[in-house]
Amino acid sequence: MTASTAGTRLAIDASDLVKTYKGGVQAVRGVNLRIPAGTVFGLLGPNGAGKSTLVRMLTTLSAPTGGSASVAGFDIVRQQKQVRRAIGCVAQNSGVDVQATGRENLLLQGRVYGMRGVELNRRADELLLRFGLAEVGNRFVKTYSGGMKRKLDVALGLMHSPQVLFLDEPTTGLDPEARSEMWEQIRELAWDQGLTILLTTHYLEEADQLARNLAIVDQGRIVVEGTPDELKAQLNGDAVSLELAAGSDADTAKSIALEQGGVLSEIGVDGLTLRGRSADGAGAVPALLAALEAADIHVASVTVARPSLDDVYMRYTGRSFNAAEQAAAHAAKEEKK
Ligand SMILES: Nc1ncnc2c1ncn2[C@@H]1O[C@H](COP(=O)(O)OP(=O)(O)OP(=O)(O)O)[C@@H](O)[C@H]1O
Repeated sequence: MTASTAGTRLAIDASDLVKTYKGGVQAVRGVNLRIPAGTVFGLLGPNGAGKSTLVRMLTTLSAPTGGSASVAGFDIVRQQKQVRRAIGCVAQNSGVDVQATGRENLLLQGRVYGMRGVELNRRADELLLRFGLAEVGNRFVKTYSGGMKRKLDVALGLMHSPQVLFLDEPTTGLDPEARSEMWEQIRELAWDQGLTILLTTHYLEEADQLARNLAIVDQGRIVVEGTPDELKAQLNGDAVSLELAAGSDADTAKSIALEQGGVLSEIGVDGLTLRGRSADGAGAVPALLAALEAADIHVASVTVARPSLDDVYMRYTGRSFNAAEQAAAHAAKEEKK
């Protein structure tokens, strides 16, 4: 049984989780997480933010120094065995044996979890098929492409049919095609199979594409949590930009935009460009275009840019994601000196 709050089954339920390492590093400083079963949850943060430490606690590899959590309804301290049975973990560093075939890797993994006979073979075949590896299942893994190896990694994590899958940076190092294939697989696992996935990533786009909910972690704390759209909507909306046809009167265009009654906010003119923000840029444009056309003002081109998760990150942490990554890389270098 998984825990439940107000009718929602929670696959992960953490309260005030803390980890202070010996030597005093406060890697996780009071994290609360409520992750409904059957959803993909993205944990997003630069290197050193505390994501791995949080995941290590939830997967029973590291004991919390404060707070409590349950995974699939089991307490991560008192019921470690049950938690381990209920979860699958796909680490960044592949655990596959490249000198064995894909199928052999899966069979070995299944045996570790006590699977045998028909059930074991059926599950291995099912996963090879699901991940498009059926044809290469009997080939040595050393002949696989990066994308194929990564799929096998995920299949290994799923062999014993866990309820919750921890996926660490699933597409690092993959080319764009392999990355989008992997995204498709992850979506299907949650939607068709009801699997709960905790995805750790420092790719903003990955979290945006896959996660129903995501939390931005910075310096051991969750600084904001919500759906990607909610988080982006908290900014001032889409950026709308209209390039007026040569000879147009941009100031008149601005007055017309203002008369539209709040469809656009923060309206400004720069040469022949009329700019503004809108909660629903794509919805705002047609009415605005019609009003401009009616006043004989023609528009050469329109762009609507959605706020990105990078904008969200910036708002909540005061620095861009890239700047945070660079700062973390610098700090790690200094530590090594
Ligand atoms: N075993 C340890 N002992 C002491 N400090 C540690 C240990 N493991 C991690 N830390 C520190 O805890 C902080 C959080 O590290 P953590 O690995 O959890 O971050 P992260 O967000 O997962 O980063 P990455 O993406 O690089 O894994 C960092 O300052 C790190 O140096």
